[in-house]
Amino acid sequence: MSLIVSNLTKKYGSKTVVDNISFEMNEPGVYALLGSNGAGKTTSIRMILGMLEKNGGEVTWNGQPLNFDTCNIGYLAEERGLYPKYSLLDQIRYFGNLRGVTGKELDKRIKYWAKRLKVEEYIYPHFEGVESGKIGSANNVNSGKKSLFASRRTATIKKVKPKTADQLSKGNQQKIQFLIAMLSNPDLIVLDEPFSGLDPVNTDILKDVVREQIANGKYIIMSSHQMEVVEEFCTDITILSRAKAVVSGNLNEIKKSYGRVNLYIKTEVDITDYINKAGVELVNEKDKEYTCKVTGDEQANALLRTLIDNNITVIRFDLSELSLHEIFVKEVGA
Ligand SMILES: Nc1ncnc2c1ncn2[C@@H]1O[C@H](COP(=O)(O)OP(=O)(O)OP(=O)(O)O)[C@@H](O)[C@H]1O
Repeated sequence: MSLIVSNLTKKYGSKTVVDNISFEMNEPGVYALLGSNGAGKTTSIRMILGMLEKNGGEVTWNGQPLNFDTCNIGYLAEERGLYPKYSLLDQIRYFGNLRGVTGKELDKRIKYWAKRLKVEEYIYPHFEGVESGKIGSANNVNSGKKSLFASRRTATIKKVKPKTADQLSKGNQQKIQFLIAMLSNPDLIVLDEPFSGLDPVNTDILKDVVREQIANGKYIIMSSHQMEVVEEFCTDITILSRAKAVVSGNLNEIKKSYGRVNLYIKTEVDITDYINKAGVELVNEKDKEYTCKVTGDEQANALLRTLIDNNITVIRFDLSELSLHEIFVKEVGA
């Protein structure tokens, strides 16, 4: 399977909001669309899915124009799109039907995803134990003695109705919309800001699902502002800045192109003088933990050699590439 996006362009009046964006995916994985607010991510996604008219460019899936007929797509929109006052289960079923999943199979998939995403309690009626007050000094009717269990609390079982969308938090609405996106078992999963508004526990749940979908051979396009999260599983990226792609390609290759310039050193003695003499930029020092910027491998190796020659025990010496966050700030900030 392959997805090819070529020369995607969108204008509103005289303003170009997406300017000639191209990328392709030839194997399963995550393609990340990154960029500052208003850079053009959502507009690009909508054009890719054929939901918004383009001013130029084309998008193909296995050589065919990409749309909901030519590809089994799961789409999580950035904005909330549930009907606020309707039963969640009814609308989940409705959206499932629209994607061609019906009957028992649909109910089975809803159950599976509700459990996986931990949203069962909002979708299905269920029973909850409600603790009530003390039994107090109730007498044991048969013996006339006070109950041995007089100090125990009682639990009443209460039936809880499922929720409507407007009774859910933003994060839980997001999870319901994600559930809907997954009902058709899509080949191409498009997630616009999937992690925004999710707490760390739910972020981990979603991350697990994304990893599993990659392992299942799915193609995922994802926009996000959370660089650390995206970095964990994306293979390729495009960074948009003011409608244009400022960085595009394989993340590892991109990182390599910036060189290994982040150096972290941990020692037992003060090595500030050695760092300064080596011409290395000291960014931060805390309890003999040094965060530095080097020009590359050579400068880092020279510093390490000097430390060893001077019998300094180096507990940690970690030379690494720029993080995605740093690349983003460097390119978009500029
Ligand atoms: N219907 C519209 N009419 C005019 N301009 C629009 C319209 N929709 C979007 N834009 C403009 O297009 C640009 C790109 O918007 P878009 O929503 O794609 O950005 P984004 O990268 O997704 O931003 P964010 O990260 O804030 O969600 C913005 O300048 C926005 O104001």
